[in-house]
Amino acid sequence: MDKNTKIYVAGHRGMVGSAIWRNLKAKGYTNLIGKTSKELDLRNQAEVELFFRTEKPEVVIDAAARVGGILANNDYPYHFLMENLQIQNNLIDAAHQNKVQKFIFLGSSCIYPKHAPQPLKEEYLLTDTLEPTNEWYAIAKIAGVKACEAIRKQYGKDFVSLMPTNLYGPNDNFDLKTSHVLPAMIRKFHEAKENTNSNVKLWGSGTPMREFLHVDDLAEAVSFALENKLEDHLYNVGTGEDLTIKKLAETIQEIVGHKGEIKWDSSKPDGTPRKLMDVSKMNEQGWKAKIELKGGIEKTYQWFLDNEYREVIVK
Ligand SMILES: NC(=O)c1ccc[n+]([C@@H]2O[C@H](COP(=O)([O-])OP(=O)(O)OC[C@H]3O[C@@H](n4cnc5c(N)ncnc54)[C@H](OP(=O)(O)O)[C@@H]3O)[C@@H](O)[C@H]2O)c1
Ligand SMILES: C[C@@H]1O[C@H](OP(=O)(O)OP(=O)(O)OC[C@H]2O[C@@H](n3cnc4c(=O)[nH]c(N)nc43)[C@H](O)[C@@H]2O)[C@@H](O)[C@H](O)[C@@H]1O
Repeated sequence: MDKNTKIYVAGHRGMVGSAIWRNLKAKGYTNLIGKTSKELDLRNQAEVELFFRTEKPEVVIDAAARVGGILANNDYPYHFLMENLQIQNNLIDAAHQNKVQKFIFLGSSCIYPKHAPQPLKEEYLLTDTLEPTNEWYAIAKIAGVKACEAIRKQYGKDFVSLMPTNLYGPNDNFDLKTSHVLPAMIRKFHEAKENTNSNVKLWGSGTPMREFLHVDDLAEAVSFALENKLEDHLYNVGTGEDLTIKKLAETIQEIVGHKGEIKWDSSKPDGTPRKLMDVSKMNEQGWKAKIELKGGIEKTYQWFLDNEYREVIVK
């Protein structure tokens, strides 16, 4: 792809968007555009349409969304359904109406049925019911996948959907109510260590299993999808390996150096028992995850120690 192609990275300040921005800059792309949510509220269709008519991006990478962990999804169903429908539909339709040549949509592994066979294949989409704690977000994301598939089918445009597994890395959301498990554990173990190794309270039973991909690996997958015409409309993006939440806790506790006890709060939901993705389709295309989990968590903890961390709240 020509390095001065005009690429709009929606959500360029988020954990994923900022990793994509860094990756594209490092690859020599010189014509990137990004807008904060204050500059351009993607829920506002008229504002989005004006932006596309004015800026005329040639490529759109959608890393903008209302995002959060299991509790935020469960507590704010309307925000997670409606805001994500508004954001993605405005972006996808404005891109289509303004002759954008390539659109990369980011969904999530939660679009697959709660009890689908593991590892999850792309073809399992819509074959059974969803996990109740995040079905709202999942339905929005499924609609985005189908919108891109419909544009491919009806107009032959290169609109493609990548389904990342649980992501982590620098610039994540570390708010303890709305964040995902990995950044929450980093902050909880760190603060407890600093507080004479007090006990750490974690959610659920610790028995669910999760797959974790470093956000720089995802950014590489997005660049790969940008520079290659993928033959299908939907690709899982993950490491193909998972671990129990309990094992994750023990790993992070050791990395942080916390010496206290872990208490499990069974009043909090476990969510999907497992959502390991089959990543063979994307691997066959030529992309593979490189960052192994322990090293990735160590780098993320160092980032947490060296930087002001973000807290995303639901307004
Ligand atoms: N984190 C994960 O584990 C994970 C896993 C799978 C898929 N994903 C997907 O990856 C994408 C990004 O996730 P993330 O973890 O990077 O989330 P994040 O850190 O919360 O970033 C979300 C971004 O979206 C922007 N945004 C939200 N609402 C907006 C609005 N109304 N108007 C304009 N911009 C808005 C925010 O902009 P401002 O900063 O300017 O407010 C922010 O930059 C999402 O599509 C998510 O579904 C994430
Ligand atoms: C990728 C994301 O996956 C999300 O599901 P999901 O992995 O369960 O989201 P997480 O919030 O990462 O939770 C993963 C598992 O970690 C447990 N957990 C233990 N302690 C904590 C804690 O302190 N904070 C958090 N957040 N979890 C914790 C949680 O109960 C759950 O079983 C979806 O809700 C999103 O929509 C998105 O798809």
